[in-house]
Amino acid sequence: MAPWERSPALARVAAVTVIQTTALTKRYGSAQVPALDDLSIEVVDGVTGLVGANGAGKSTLIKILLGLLAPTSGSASVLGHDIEGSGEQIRRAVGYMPEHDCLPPDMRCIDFVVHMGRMSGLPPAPARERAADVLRHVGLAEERYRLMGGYSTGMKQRAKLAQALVHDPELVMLDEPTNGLDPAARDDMLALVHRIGHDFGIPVLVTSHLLGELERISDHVVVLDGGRLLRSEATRSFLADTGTVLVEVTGEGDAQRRMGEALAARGLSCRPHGGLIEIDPVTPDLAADQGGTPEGGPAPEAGDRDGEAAAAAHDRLRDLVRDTAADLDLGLVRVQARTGRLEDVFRDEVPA
Ligand SMILES: Nc1ncnc2c1ncn2[C@@H]1O[C@H](COP(=O)(O)OP(=O)(O)OP(=O)(O)O)[C@@H](O)[C@H]1O
Repeated sequence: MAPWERSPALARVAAVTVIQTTALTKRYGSAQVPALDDLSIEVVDGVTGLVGANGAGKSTLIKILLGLLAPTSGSASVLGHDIEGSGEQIRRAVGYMPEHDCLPPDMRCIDFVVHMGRMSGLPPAPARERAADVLRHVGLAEERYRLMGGYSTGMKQRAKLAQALVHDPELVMLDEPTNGLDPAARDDMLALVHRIGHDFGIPVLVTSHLLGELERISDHVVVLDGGRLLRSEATRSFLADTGTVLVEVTGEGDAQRRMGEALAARGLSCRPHGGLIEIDPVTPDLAADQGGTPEGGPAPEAGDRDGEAAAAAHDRLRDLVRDTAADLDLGLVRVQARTGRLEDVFRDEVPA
């Protein structure tokens, strides 16, 4: 059984459900490999990152959810509406930012956003008011009267975001909003997405093939691989402290290998991790060598004992690392706790 097949078929979080899919499958034409394969997910309010490599099925999922594409099998609902037969209702309630450039180059941005507001059912005056508001929110107030053909990629992405927000949607779906942006513009866009989900309180489904950027702004993450669900859970559980420690040393010869061998000889379990050494938490035997309650101190409460034991084990590990480096005459560049990252999901779970 492939590792991802052990993942729960349906991830559940106690919150307001905005999207639900059950065994959703999409085959384009007579393709043998489905673009979406038996996908069952639940998306709740807040910011949800939909991540996966190019071709993982992210855009296909969004188009099916918007009723723009029919699934081969399975079902889904968006804001309580079944995708079958409710496409129009869904599109009216959802703001959609497509991945590709869809902006008419010879149109002024303000006119385009007003037009999109009108298309979503807003009367003329409220459409103009809302367009001015959202363009200010996305940082295009100054440039709103310019033709979009002359816009930079960052400005085009903002204009696409503005048209997704103009009709005050109940949910927004943003397909690769950071595509083509330089690091500064990418940070600005991510901050905007975070604001939409948290300050404006609009649930967001945002896709990216860059795993690292979504861990900064998402409350939940759904990871797709080849159209299948790899993981679906709260972002903080991806980022939890792994309990392991990363160490970097410097010195003569093959410093990393010598350090690793010496740590292993002291009973520690460790392995190379890039240019660093990853060390597992110390065993209870090694930690106990450190000693018990400080003299004269009060006996700890039962609840505190676990925390104290963990702190003592951590201190013991750091002491062992420091002593080992000193014995080998190596410089200790860093000793740091290692936290899990979204990248590890792929490294650990997708077979090579
Ligand atoms: N119209 C189509 N006809 C045939 N195959 C398609 C079509 N659209 C997408 N596919 C295929 O379906 C799979 C999923 O594509 P999809 O665009 O949904 O992935 P994605 O995760 O959004 O990737 P990207 O970020 O590159 O757009 C890919 O193998 C793609 O080649």
